[in-house]
Parts: sequence; C-alpha cells; structure tokens
Amino acid sequence: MTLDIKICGLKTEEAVDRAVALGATHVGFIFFAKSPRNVDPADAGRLADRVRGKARIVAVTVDADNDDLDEIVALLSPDILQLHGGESPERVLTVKAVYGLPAMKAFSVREADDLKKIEPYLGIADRFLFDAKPPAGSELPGGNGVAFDWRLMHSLDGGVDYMLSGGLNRDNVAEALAVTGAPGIDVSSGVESRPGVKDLGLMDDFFAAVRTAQGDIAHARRGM
Ligand SMILES: O=C(O)c1ccccc1N[C@@H]1O[C@H](COP(=O)(O)O)[C@@H](O)[C@H]1O
Repeated sequence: MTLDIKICGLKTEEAVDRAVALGATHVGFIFFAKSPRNVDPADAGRLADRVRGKARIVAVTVDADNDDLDEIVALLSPDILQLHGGESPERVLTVKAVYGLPAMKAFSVREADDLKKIEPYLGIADRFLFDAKPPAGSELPGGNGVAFDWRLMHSLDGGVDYMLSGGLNRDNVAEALAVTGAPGIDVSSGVESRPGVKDLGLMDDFFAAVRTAQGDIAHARRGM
C-alpha cells in the first residue's frame, strides 16, 4: 500500500530533515499570519532547499491574494499549492494556470453533506484535503488538532484522490487509516509539543505508528 505522508507547519531545519529522513513524501509550510506555524517565504525557501527532490514541497495558503502568492511561489518554488480557505473553483483554476502548479483544495468536514461540497471542484482541484471544522473561536482554518468522524469518508466516491487531516497523532493514525483507507495523511499539531513547535520524538512515534498500521493492513489483506 503506497501512502503519502505530509508533515505540515515546519519551521526548523531539524524538523524538516527529520520528516524526510522518516519518509515524509510531502513537507508543508504555512503562510497564514495568525498561525503559530507561519513562516516567512524566504525562510521557507531555505528550509525547502534542504529536501527539494526528496519530498514534495507544499505551500499552504488561505485565500491568498496575487501579491502574496507571487512572493511565496518565487521564494519557495513549491511543487503543490494547498488552498485552505474559501477559494472558489474559478480561483483554483486561475491560480493553477498562473503558477503552473497543481492545487490541493482543503475542505472542512463535520457531516456527510460537507463532502458534497467538492463537486464543483472535480476536474479542477488536483487533489482534495479533508480537515475537521475549526472549533468555535479558533482563528485558524486548519492546524487545530481536532479530528472529524472518519466514517464519513465511506460516502466519498472511490476515485477521488485526497489527504486525510485533522487531529491525527501517534495514538489515532492507525485507526484513521483502517477506517478510511486514505491514500494520503497530513499531520501538524499531533507531532508538536506546543502550537508551532515540532517535537522530533513525536514525529518518530507518528511514523512508527504509521508503519505498524501499514503492516497490519497488508497482513489483514493477505489473510482475506
Ligand atoms: O497549521 C496551521 O496553523 C494552518 C493554518 C492555516 C491553514 C491550515 C493550517 N494547517 C493545516 O491544518 C491541517 C491539520 O492540522 P492538524 O494536524 O489538525 O494540526 C493540515 O492540513 C495543515 O496543513
């Protein structure tokens, strides 16, 4: 089973290096001023250069305007744009065309109908990312460390490519994979000691839990 694993909200050389050494397929950098994970585009570019070609570089933006995107793309040279705001299908198309980059469009999920909101984006977004709805009072559209009911993913068409995110951590990622069979997972808060501070030990534990879960799933499939 191939599984994409994205570690998001990276801010230090140590965390970037460890993520890729552990087998992260994607590393994410947050460009959202209110986030404790916000990074300067030039700093993010330097961090990304350490692992370019070994993992896909993801720029996470929230309803970013053209000036901000120009700067982020110029200084980071991302492989993928993660659009984590209320970007319309037209905006996603425009951004893809202007920058020549694939777009992963994020959606927040609390109930089955939330998954239907992807319909206008089918054939436009290259991939989807499903996150939990932010808790009341949160200023962050993502990175809140809360999960949604993963069983809702059973109603998603099997052909839709996505990453599962929201509140994943070393204790629940095996269950998340078993319930959803997600082709990709994305974690931020779950590998932090406090908001914005990645914990290398928690990253180790997270990957160990993922590898064990992958082994368990492969074993179960062989027994079928
Ligand atoms: O992490 C942030 O601060 C953030 C800010 C703005 C948009 C997205 C953000 N993070 C994304 O949130 C999800 C899940 O995070 P968590 O594991 O629940 O903490 C992930 O896709 C991040 O890219």
